[in-house]
Amino acid sequence: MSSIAESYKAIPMNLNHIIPLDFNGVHEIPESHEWTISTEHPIVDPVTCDSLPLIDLSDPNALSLIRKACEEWGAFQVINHGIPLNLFEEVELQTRRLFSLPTHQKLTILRSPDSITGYGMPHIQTFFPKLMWSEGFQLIGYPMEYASQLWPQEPDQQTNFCDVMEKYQKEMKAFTEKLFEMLLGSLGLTLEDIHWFKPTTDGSNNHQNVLTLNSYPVCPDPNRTMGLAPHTDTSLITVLHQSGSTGLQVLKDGSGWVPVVPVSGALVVNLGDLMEVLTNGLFKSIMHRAVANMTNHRVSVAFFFGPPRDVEIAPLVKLTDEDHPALYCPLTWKEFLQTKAKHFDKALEVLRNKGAKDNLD
Ligand SMILES: O=C(O)CCC(=O)C(=O)O
Ligand SMILES: [Fe+2]
Repeated sequence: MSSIAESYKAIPMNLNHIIPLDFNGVHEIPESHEWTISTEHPIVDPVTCDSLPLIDLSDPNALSLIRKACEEWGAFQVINHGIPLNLFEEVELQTRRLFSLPTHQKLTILRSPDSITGYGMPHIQTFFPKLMWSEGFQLIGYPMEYASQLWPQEPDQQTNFCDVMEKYQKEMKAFTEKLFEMLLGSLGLTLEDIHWFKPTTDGSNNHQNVLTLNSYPVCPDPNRTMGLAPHTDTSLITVLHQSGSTGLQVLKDGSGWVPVVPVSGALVVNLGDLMEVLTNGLFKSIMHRAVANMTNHRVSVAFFFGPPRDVEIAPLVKLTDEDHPALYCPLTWKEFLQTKAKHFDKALEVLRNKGAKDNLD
């Protein structure tokens, strides 16, 4: 078992926070799913106000555009990423196939309370009193154990599902490695500065990845529900394919929630907490959320790229000096998940204030 999967053993969830609502034929919002949405930050119009930067990776200025986006937003969209567009169609089709199965079928692959993979509500549900208007499926590697439960009578569908998910993870792995190199390059660094990084040309799996398929069923009143509550990702980098419907919103300092308007074929890149640690706070991990809508069943596919097991992430030496001391103590992804389980959105703050990892409690 990979260490990222093991981490969840230490943080078991309550079943009430795992089993999603049977959304079929729900015409009224149940009280359990009725949110009072905070008005602390307004939703801004991405046409007239700020919109998330869209970066063409073939642009000669790509590196400086990336640096600016990472410092100012902690996220951006990319085009010309080199991933065949038909793969997005395939992964979306397979995602919709999974979520359109009858509820009792999906429940056969329900995530167990101490597991990271399987079907259920988002892991962050445990931090919120009201339930979210979404369901998800997380996987690592070739998901045959799940596919054979979902489509017991359809061996071809089992293989199609697994092959597409495997191919997608492979493409994403190569892409996130390239992106990671570009993010470092934008700071004048190279992969040589990352002692743990080994490219996966030999097929070895030295860094850890998780794939999440998200589903936001059509909602009778999206203004009173929350698809995926505000959070930052714990990863180094998250790459998101969102289907044609809007729903993702990112929080921009001083502005508010900025809807990320889908651009056909573009991928959304958002930086996670460990990237903020690695860059000693130069790059921000971005707060984001997702909302459902009244007409379309929205799906999204998120690939989380993180460090290898047992590797401690610490601010890069070349980014620290007397005037810029290391702000965070070194810790592994697994240790960070435990801190996040205790402190959720204050986890980075706790890391900044404590100095040494022995003091994380
Ligand atoms: O569905 C989306 O747009 C966001 C998904 C997300 O933030 C996540 O899976 O962590
Ligand atoms: Fe996220």
